Amino acid sequence: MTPPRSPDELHRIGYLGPRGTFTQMALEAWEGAAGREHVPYGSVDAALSALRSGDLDAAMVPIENSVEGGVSATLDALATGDPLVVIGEVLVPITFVLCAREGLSLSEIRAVGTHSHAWAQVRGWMGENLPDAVYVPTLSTAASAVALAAGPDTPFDAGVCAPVAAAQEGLTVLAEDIGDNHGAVTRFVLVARPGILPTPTGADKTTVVLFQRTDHSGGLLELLEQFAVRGVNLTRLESRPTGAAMGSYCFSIDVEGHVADARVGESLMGLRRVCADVRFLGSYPRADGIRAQPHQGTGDADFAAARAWLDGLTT
Ligand SMILES: O=C(O)C(=O)C[C@]1(C(=O)O)C=C[C@@H](O)C=C1
Repeated sequence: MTPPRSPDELHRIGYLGPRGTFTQMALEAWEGAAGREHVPYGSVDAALSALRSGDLDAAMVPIENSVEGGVSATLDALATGDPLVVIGEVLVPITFVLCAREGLSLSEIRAVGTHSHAWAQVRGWMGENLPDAVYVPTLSTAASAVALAAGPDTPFDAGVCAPVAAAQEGLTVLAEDIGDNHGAVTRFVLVARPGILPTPTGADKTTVVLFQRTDHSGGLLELLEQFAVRGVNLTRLESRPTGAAMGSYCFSIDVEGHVADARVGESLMGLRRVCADVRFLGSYPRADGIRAQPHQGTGDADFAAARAWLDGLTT
């Protein structure tokens, strides 16, 4: 199976569905969304498995929320299994409503269904307004709205979802804008099989997962200094259990810059020498368009000049 070599060849794109999820909004907001087939999947794992098996050309999945942090299902699925790469990112502002079938009032709500990341973002509101409500996890926010609309046999009588999901399912909105943090944003990534490397724009990010050789004092510092000495700024760092044994962790990291930028490429070479494994998860344009500001001595020209100087010493 030949993987697509350019974004133009991405025909079938999966997303965490059903329709009305924030992930669907992210896919629709992606600049290349038009004219392609958008296919909903019930979970992040299902979408990424379909991508790995060749049923999809790409998948949009959530990776990080400004309130609740990393989306473990995505981080773990990208850190293991057949390699995948991020080829784009999208930021979506998050606004939640509480919705229910017609005829129910707020005081009658006993159980609330939603995605775990959404629950974490409305916990304060729930504590104040529905302190006795039981939380029931669903695979996405929109899944709670779809279930409520499908009939009365749901283990919850209200859902937390995007306003558009409540409207699409014809549900009554009991409360609007219930997020505890009104500036909440979720970051989504468009993932593909290796073969596509977006061209550097000057405002890029690179994602890697680092696996240490041994657990020892200063181990994380050794990894981070590969970036630090070359002037590469980190934008996200998370440790995730590898699952191999208690206390065995890998590090999921985003940095500013593109693998084609000398300071980033040389950092990855340094890490390749000192790590047991470096999983490259792609270089891609950043959604906020913020350009990297390499400080003195860390631009491409500085690395090229240093290389030429070294070559001159040995010829
Ligand atoms: O359930 C959805 O609507 C999703 O797109 C998933 C998700 C997430 O994983 O964080 C996305 C945005 C919100 O922060 C809550 C849930």
